[in-house]
Order: sequence, then structure tokens, then C-alpha cells
Amino acid sequence: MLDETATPHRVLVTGGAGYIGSHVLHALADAGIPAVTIDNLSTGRRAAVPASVPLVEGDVGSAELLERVIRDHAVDAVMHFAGSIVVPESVEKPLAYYRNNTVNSLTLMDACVRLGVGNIVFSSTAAVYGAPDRVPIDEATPTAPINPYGTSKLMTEQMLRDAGAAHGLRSVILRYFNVAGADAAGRTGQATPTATHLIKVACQALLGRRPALSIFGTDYDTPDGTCIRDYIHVSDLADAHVLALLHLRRGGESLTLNCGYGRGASVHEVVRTLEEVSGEKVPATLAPRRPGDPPQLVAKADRIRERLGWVPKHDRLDGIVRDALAWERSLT
Ligand SMILES: NC(=O)c1ccc[n+]([C@@H]2O[C@H](COP(=O)([O-])OP(=O)(O)OC[C@H]3O[C@@H](n4cnc5c(N)ncnc54)[C@H](O)[C@@H]3O)[C@@H](O)[C@H]2O)c1
Ligand SMILES: O=c1ccn([C@@H]2O[C@H](COP(=O)(O)OP(=O)(O)O[C@H]3O[C@H](CO)[C@H](O)[C@H](O)[C@H]3O)[C@@H](O)[C@H]2O)c(=O)[nH]1
Repeated sequence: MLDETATPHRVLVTGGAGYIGSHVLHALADAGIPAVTIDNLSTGRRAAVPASVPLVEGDVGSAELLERVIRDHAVDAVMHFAGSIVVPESVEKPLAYYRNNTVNSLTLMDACVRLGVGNIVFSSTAAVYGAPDRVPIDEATPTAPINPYGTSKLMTEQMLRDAGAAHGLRSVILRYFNVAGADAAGRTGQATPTATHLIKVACQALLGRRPALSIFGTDYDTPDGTCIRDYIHVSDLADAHVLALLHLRRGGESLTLNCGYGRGASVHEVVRTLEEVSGEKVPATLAPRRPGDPPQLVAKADRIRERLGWVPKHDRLDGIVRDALAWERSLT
């Protein structure tokens, strides 16, 4: 059990050196909430972790390490970001994805149950819905992932629900739609040079760090023929995590919540917005469809506002793109 003499409790953030986890560490620090992070730096960067947060370099699949960190830092809650996130890679290496995303989550949950940590916020994904035929997508939409990445996350969701019923482990499962942008103060951002996300790649192309953006598919059944996504600013997503943590610490019930704005933008619209913001042309070529891309993914995003009182502050597409570009420019 937790050592009650060691105060204050900390939240354990796994994967805090990564893109989203580092924004959440900054949001926690801004809110005065103590944290500790475990990260193996496989894709994360030490520099992304705020100076006030202890970084324990290691693997979240190690039960011994988890036990030590939970005890040493009087951890009472976990936010679980550590994982592998590249969808096509998950098709090529499914077992690696089930290990890093599902098996390691099991090890983490087991440590929480054994050591009496009762609260967990989990990074899930809209990929659990697969390719639904209707938008917006609410949380009751049947889950039907179409790749091992989505399945690895859905399996973790199911383990959380079962562990909740059996062991009282309460969870907030956050299903992110398309996360983009960067900290407006420039403290952190998406730093993986090989990232595949549209806004990141478009900014790299604009700055000459990639030859050109390939626009994957212009013959979809959408108004301009390109795919539509619900882009959410990473700082709004970080705020949602802080609210989810506070909800659990207050004794709130387990929740599964979409994270998006309930508004879609097409690939062409994203490119046009970046060109307006920068005053420059994005080098782009029209390319065939990328396998596995659903035409539209837009969240029905009312529940998170109702249940957590979440109010987005950065929900303009031009602002998301501006922050992403500013961050990209700051990378050398
Ligand atoms: N980026 C998105 O658009 C998106 C969308 C939906 C869900 N998610 C989920 O959000 C989470 C964070 O994603 P991100 O975009 O910040 O990715 P990221 O790769 O930037 O961050 C993942 C972090 O986890 C660390 N890590 C990976 N495996 C680890 C292990 N076994 N032990 C310790 N550390 C480990 C990495 O070093 C990295 O710092 C992931 O779980 C991802 O599936 C991301
Ligand atoms: O170089 C690129 C990159 C992307 N796209 C297009 O832009 C849209 C968005 O693609 P991303 O790769 O940025 O994001 P995805 O929608 O494929 O997937 C992301 O959002 C999903 C939920 O919507 C999951 O959360 C998933 O984990 C996360 O990677 C898609 O139509 C894609 O075809 C391009 O045209 N060119």
C-alpha cells in the first residue's frame, strides 16, 4: 500500500518524454500537481520533460521498476501514454505492438492493483472505432478496429473495465482523435522527425525538411475528395487529462470519453490553412489513397464537456497549424 507519511502524492506519467505526455507534464506543472515520469526514450526526448519532474529512464514493462517508482514517489494515480503509435508498423509487427501496448499495460495495471493505486487515465484512440460508416462518432459506436494498433488499445480498454469491476481500479479512457499543434509557449512539441501525422508532415514540407507532402487520396466521398479528420490541439488534450485526473482523485466514476472538437477539416483545408498562416506554398503532390484510411473521422464530443467540464481554448484550425509551424521552425 502507499506510504501515507510520504506526501504529497505524485501522479506517475508513463511516456512523459513523448509528444503528448510532455504537454501533459507541463500542464500538470502549471497546475502545481506533482508528477514523476517513466520513459525509455525510444521515441521521447529528455529535453521534453520539465525540469521539475523526475525522469526515471526505463521500461514500463518492468514490474520491478514500476513497483519501485510507485513506492518511492507515493504514486496514487497513473497517466499511461507509453506505447507504440505507428499504424502501418503495427500491421508489420503486430506482436511488438501487443507487447508494448497491451502486455505492458497489463503489467502496469497489475502493479496498480497490487500496490493500491486506484486511478488511471489511459491514452486510447479513435482507431478503436475502425472505419465507422457514420459521423459524428459517439462513444457508443461499436468498436471495430481495422489494425493491430487499434486492437492493442481496445484490449487495454477492456482490461481496464474488467480490472475496474473486479479490483476497484477506476479509469478515464480518453479516445483521442487527431492530435496536432504544440505548446503555444514553445516548451515542447512533436519532435519525431519521421512522424507521419498530416500537420507535422505539411509543416516539414513547407520548411523544406521533406521534399513534398503527398496528399493521400483525392477521390473520397467528401466535399473536396480528401479525407476529413477532427484535429484537436495537444494543449486542449493536455487540459482534458488534468481534469480527468482531478475527477478520479475526487472519487469520480470510470468514464470513456472521445477527445475532439466535433468538427472536421479535410486534407485540402489543412494545407490551405497552413498556406494562409505562413504566406507560403506547401509543396504537395496528389497521391493514391493510403491503405486503411477511413474517409471521415469526426467525434461527437459532448460527453467530455459534460462530464469533465472541459472547455477547449485552442480550437481554431489556424491556431493549431500556427503553433505546429512555430514549433517546427524552432527545431534545428
Ligand atoms: N499522437 C496521436 O495522434 C495519438 C492519437 C491517439 C492516441 N495516441 C496515444 O497517445 C500516447 C502518446 O502518443 P505520442 O503521440 O505522445 O507518442 P510518442 O511516441 O511521442 O510518445 C510515447 C512515449 O512513450 C515512450 N515509450 C514507448 N514505449 C515505452 C516503454 N515500453 N517504456 C517506457 N517508455 C516507453 C516513448 O519513448 C515516448 O516518449 C500513445 O499511447 C498513443 O497510442 C496518440
Ligand atoms: O503525409 C500525409 C499524412 C496524412 N495524410 C492524410 O491526412 C489525414 C490524417 O492522417 P494522419 O496520419 O495525420 O492521422 P490518422 O487519421 O491516420 O491517424 C491518427 O488519428 C487517428 C484517429 O483519428 C488515430 O488516433 C491514430 O492513432 C492517429 O495516428 C489522412 O486522411 C491521411 O491520408 C496525407 O494526405 N499525407
